[in-house]
Amino acid sequence: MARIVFDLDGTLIDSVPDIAAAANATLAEVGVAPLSLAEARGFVGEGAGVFVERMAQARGLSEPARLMPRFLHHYERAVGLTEIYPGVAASLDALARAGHRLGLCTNKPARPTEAVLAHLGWQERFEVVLAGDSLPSRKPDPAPLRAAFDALGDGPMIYVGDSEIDAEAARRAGVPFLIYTPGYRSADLQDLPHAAAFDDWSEVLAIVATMA
Ligand SMILES: O=C(O)COP(=O)(O)O
Ligand SMILES: [Mg+2]
Repeated sequence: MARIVFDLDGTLIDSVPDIAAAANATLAEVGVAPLSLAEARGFVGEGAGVFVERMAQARGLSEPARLMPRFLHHYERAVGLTEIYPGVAASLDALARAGHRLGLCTNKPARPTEAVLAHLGWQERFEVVLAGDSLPSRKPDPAPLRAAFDALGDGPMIYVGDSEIDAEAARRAGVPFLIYTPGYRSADLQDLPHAAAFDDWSEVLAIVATMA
């Protein structure tokens, strides 16, 4: 049986509408025009600090750090627009039933991560949850990924993610990478090292069986 660690945003859930709403509530407070969904999507991937820096730069705002507390305030309440990608819930159930051990490693900060997991009823879904601020470093540093796998015991490792950050973290951790292609990637698929790619969650159980 394998140890399978999942990325969150753009892999299991389409959370950009909530992240954009949190960003736009923050921008409204300083009287600045909102982000489009496409802009917000392009800023996700390296955690909340980088998101806010990119947002501030796009709107000509100095001192992005000043915006962080307000962004986090909105972000940890922003769950209502998030949708689980089709087939994810059934796939996670099937993987767990097959005896695989499931973990989560996201660059999303811990409080919004906990909020969205609670909203989705996924508090017990993963044996380990490491968020973007759980450890001193975040993806693409391999440390959080390694820590997530360590918490799952022994067995073959598979990391499932959607972006260049995930591909790089998996490469640096030496873990086979399975990429969900409809996620928030901005690089071309062929430029990202991956063991396998999929666009339909109902395929994952069978792909894992070929890898583990
Ligand atoms: O919140 C982010 O920037 C990215 O989150 P993810 O690592 O779950 O894709
Ligand atoms: Mg992601």
